[in-house]
Amino acid sequence: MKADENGRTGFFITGTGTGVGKTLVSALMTLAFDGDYWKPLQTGLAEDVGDTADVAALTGLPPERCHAPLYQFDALLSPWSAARRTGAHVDLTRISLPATKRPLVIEGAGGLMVPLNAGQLMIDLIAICQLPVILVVGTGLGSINHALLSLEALRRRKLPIAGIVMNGTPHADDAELILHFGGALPCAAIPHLPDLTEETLRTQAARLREIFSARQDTETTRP
Ligand SMILES: Nc1ncnc2c1ncn2[C@@H]1O[C@H](COP(=O)(O)OP(=O)(O)OP(=O)(O)O)[C@@H](O)[C@H]1O
Ligand SMILES: C[C@H](N)[C@H](N)CCCCCC(=O)O
Ligand SMILES: [Mg+2]
Repeated sequence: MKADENGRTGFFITGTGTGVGKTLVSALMTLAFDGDYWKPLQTGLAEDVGDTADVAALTGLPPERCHAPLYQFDALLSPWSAARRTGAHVDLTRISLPATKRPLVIEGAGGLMVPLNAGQLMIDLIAICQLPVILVVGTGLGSINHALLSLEALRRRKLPIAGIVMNGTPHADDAELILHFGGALPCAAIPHLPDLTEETLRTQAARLREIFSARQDTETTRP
């Protein structure tokens, strides 16, 4: 895996929206690359234990490898909406990636254009983190448009794209069409997994490792 100038490796897991499987894919990528996990911004804790606890449960990793969020909010809303209800401000100058020698798998919240404060979006956090991006595409009618818009936004900012994960029951020839217009990126498909057993997770993690370690250098521009 290619390291940045600080020797850091890993991935930023984003998606075509909320609920598309970023947490599942993050858990699989953490297992695949024997990494650490970090969700810097967590909202919705009034309704749910949060993604860090979910990843810890899915991977069986100890708490020191599932780093605590920098900001956590109860409201099931975008970080900006949730923060301002409590009088808090998400300050991206405070972002410093957890220290680890392992690959770091960072999970966003929602999709790329989710507001974090009055002037910044999730994609600005991705630019700060400087890790290659995996776009999780929730399968189903409508996903082509969301995927292509997301890839265009990443490329416009010259952010490195490691590839795509089509997550869920395949829908028509969507993956082919996304790669046709979105560029020849590494692409994995995770089927709907009715039982998230350890064996199933290990099998899927091994497939992701194969696909996303194949190409070390990621692309930054539209083909
Ligand atoms: N391939 C799959 N097979 C079975 N269940 C899945 C699959 N992918 C996701 N799920 C389930 O769908 C739900 C939403 O997925 P997940 O929490 O990973 O989405 P997310 O993109 O991380 O959402 P958020 O924006 O809240 O972080 C979870 O209950 C998860 O276990
Ligand atoms: C809490 C929730 N599960 C997500 N992490 C936050 C999703 C914010 C989405 C905002 C939007 O795009 O409308
Ligand atoms: Mg999640």
